[in-house]
Amino acid sequence: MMNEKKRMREEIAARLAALSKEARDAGSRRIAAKLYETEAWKQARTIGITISIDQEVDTYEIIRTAWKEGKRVAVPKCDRRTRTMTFRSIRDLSQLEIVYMNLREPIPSVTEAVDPAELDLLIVPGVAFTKTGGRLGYGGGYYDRFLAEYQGITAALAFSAQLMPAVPTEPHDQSVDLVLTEQ
Ligand SMILES: Nc1nc2c(c(=O)[nH]1)N(C=O)[C@@H](CNc1ccc(C(=O)N[C@@H](CCC(=O)O)C(=O)O)cc1)CN2
Ligand SMILES: Nc1ncnc2c1ncn2[C@@H]1O[C@H](COP(=O)(O)OP(=O)(O)OP(=O)(O)O)[C@@H](O)[C@H]1O
Repeated sequence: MMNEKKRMREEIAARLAALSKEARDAGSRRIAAKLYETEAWKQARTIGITISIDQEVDTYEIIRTAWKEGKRVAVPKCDRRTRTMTFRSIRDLSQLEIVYMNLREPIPSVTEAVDPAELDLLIVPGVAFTKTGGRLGYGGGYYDRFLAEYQGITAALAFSAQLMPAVPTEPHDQSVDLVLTEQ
């Protein structure tokens, strides 16, 4: 199972590496536009979202749009010891710091924790997805743990290159409600 997951992560990484910066930027814009049309986005007062890196769908523009629309934006802070996450609200990007692996996280001393129950919409990152919400993550288990308790709406933003007919799943794997792609 771990090898199956590893192989799929490598395959998707290669597919994403083959996309041009232009294709990624255009794809990200279309995905964001689709997100804004969802009822979940329109209704959400507080959203949980990651700070995108590398080959991920861009979330910076989505975060700026959320702020413009008066939404509260909460981003994850990981605890590597317990492999759990806490969401903390940010008002601007200066409240972020790079902690490890190029990942930006909220600076605890200048941000406040947000109760998971207050997240109306959670944007979930991942490597591969199925159209119906099956999800393969990066292997940290952070979102599988978080989603096991989380009750709100979840959506994933993915390039169509990240869609697979099926993803390897174990009992702890959590799916998402909605997968939005550029297509
Ligand atoms: N942009 C973005 N932010 C995100 C995520 C994401 O997928 N994308 N995450 C999605 O979950 C969380 C961070 N995920 C992480 C996953 C693994 C490790 C990690 O430390 N893994 C190994 C080393 C990695 C390796 O095997 O090479 C370790 O524990 O040392 C850390 C964070 C929260 N923030
Ligand atoms: N709810 C949970 N409770 C305890 N351990 C868990 C839970 N969810 C996942 N794990 C553990 O986390 C590790 C990573 O799981 P997996 O490879 O499925 O992560 P992933 O779905 O790729 O990661 P993520 O959810 O962070 O994106 C595994 O060792 C798994 O057993």
